[in-house]
Amino acid sequence: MIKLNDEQREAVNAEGNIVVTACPGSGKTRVLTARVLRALDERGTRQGRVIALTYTNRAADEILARLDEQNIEAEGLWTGTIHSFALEWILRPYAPYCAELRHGFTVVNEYFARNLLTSLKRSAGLNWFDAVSTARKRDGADCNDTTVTRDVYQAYKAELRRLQVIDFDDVLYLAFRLLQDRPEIAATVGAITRVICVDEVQDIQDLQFAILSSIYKAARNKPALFFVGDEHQSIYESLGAMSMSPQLIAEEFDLPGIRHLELHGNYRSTQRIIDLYRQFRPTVGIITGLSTGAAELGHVTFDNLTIGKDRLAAAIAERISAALMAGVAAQDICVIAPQWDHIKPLARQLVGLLPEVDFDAPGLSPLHSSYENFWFKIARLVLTRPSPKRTRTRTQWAGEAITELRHIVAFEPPENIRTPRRLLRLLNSLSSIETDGLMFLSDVFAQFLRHIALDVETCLALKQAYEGFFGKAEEHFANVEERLPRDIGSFQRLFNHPSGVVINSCHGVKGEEYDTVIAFGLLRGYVPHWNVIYTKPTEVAQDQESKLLYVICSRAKKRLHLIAESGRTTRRGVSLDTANLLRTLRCTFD
Ligand SMILES: Nc1ncnc2c1ncn2[C@@H]1O[C@H](COP(=O)(O)OP(=O)(O)OP(=O)(O)O)[C@@H](O)[C@H]1O
Repeated sequence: MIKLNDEQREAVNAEGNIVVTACPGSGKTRVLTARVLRALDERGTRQGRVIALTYTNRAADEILARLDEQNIEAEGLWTGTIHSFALEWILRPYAPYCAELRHGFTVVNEYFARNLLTSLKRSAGLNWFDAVSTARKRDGADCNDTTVTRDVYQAYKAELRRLQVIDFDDVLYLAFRLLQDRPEIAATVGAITRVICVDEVQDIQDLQFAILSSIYKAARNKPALFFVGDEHQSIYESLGAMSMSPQLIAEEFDLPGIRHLELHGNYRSTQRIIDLYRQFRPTVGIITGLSTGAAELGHVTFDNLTIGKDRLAAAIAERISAALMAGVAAQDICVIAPQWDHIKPLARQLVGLLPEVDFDAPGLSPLHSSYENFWFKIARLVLTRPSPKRTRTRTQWAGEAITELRHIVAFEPPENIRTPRRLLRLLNSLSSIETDGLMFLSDVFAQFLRHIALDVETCLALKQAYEGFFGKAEEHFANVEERLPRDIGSFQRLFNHPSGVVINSCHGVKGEEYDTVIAFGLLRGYVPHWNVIYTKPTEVAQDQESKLLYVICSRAKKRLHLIAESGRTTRRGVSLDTANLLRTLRCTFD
């Protein structure tokens, strides 16, 4: 059983369509997980799947882990990001109805797409901070408002078409179009859906809402809607998120209204940290710390232009070491970068400075950039050991791999892997004496193919995925200046949840919590990004800044280290200054 307070219990037990809004750490994700459990408990009374949509794959894994902890059978639950949902429930099964997908398709990985866009921007004479949106509107039009950004967008899409790949924005648009063009698809998906839960609803983009509402409207037996979110944490607005009020959500789903409930208090942070971040969003009002450690002082520091950018990694390493010395577990420490581009360089430096510490950063894993690749799905099953705690997670992963085989590769799984349980049994039995991680995987994949009597040479989609998987991993090792371990033990650690000190962007750790948070790059131009400062009205830029700082600081339970390093400059050599709101922050720092 998940422990709930009265407000939380009311939200979980409420009937009908519900929107729950509340401040950080008030238990929104806990309530969503409990609502999923309730729906799974009620599965006898109504057929259909429970869908729990999260913003990141990490958050989806977290829900599965929480169910594993509770020893709850996740049969009947599907959880993942809305992109994975659109892929798995709409694009893969119904690709033959879509001209762009009919002949097979591959989803491009995020790194490749970002790099491609950056190089096209450069060729068009744009700065790295100029925003080019790759998103599409409901009618298929792009979201750029100048000729030059639109040209870059078109060149980017043309290159994707040439490579016969689609990006995540195409995934949403094509899924939405399929639902529009073929209402029977929306009705079929709606008919097998019993409850739709959405975490972080404030960051849902317009097309994502459109997909969900199309399914809802087409369903004869309406699924129950359960949304949780916090408008003060809507940090994706500049990327197209809607931050919809309950009223607007009701309109989108054609409902006369939707019941709105609120939660109060914070179970995560010390009162000292809460009082610090509340200053960024004064309209939030008082937030009372409810955790047992709320009265502790913890540790709160702010290095305002006192650390030079060249000493930044060393200073962060010192703070990580201090937290580890104080007994904090590595996975309970998080370094937050202001933007995605800052993660990789810092992660590499930290790996060099603290060789005995494990790190968990997007750019560090040689495998994670292939998240949607079939072989990634097999690799994570091979690299995680069967244990009762992970059964549900691994069963869902196995199900995804089978779906992928069936729909993308158009290969009907043979008897020995027809169900997730059988696939797991087969993969659990495979091993290799290879000690190099990639050689190990290649050996195990070969055994797997033999067991299912499939020749990869005869199946183009599978072959491309295979080459992409190993090609990207090798490329990753070749690009990294510091030597990253490639032994099989290090590969296995990548999938052991939780593993090491997390390094990610503010967007990547949304919804998460850590004992210790070390946030750097808190400078005007990074928080918010230059493109917001230059292209949006001042009040919008200020609002973005306050939300980013609010989200960053509210991840911390006890220790919060804020760093505005000196020595960062614009391309023209102008020094970056501390983010505006940090300059007026009232707090006694250690
Ligand atoms: N009733 C409760 N009793 C004890 N702990 C709780 C309770 N409710 C929530 N918590 C704990 O408080 C922490 C924050 O909860 P949760 O992550 O669900 O908050 P949230 O509202 O989703 O936060 P955010 O908006 O930052 O994503 C978690 O560690 C959770 O387990």
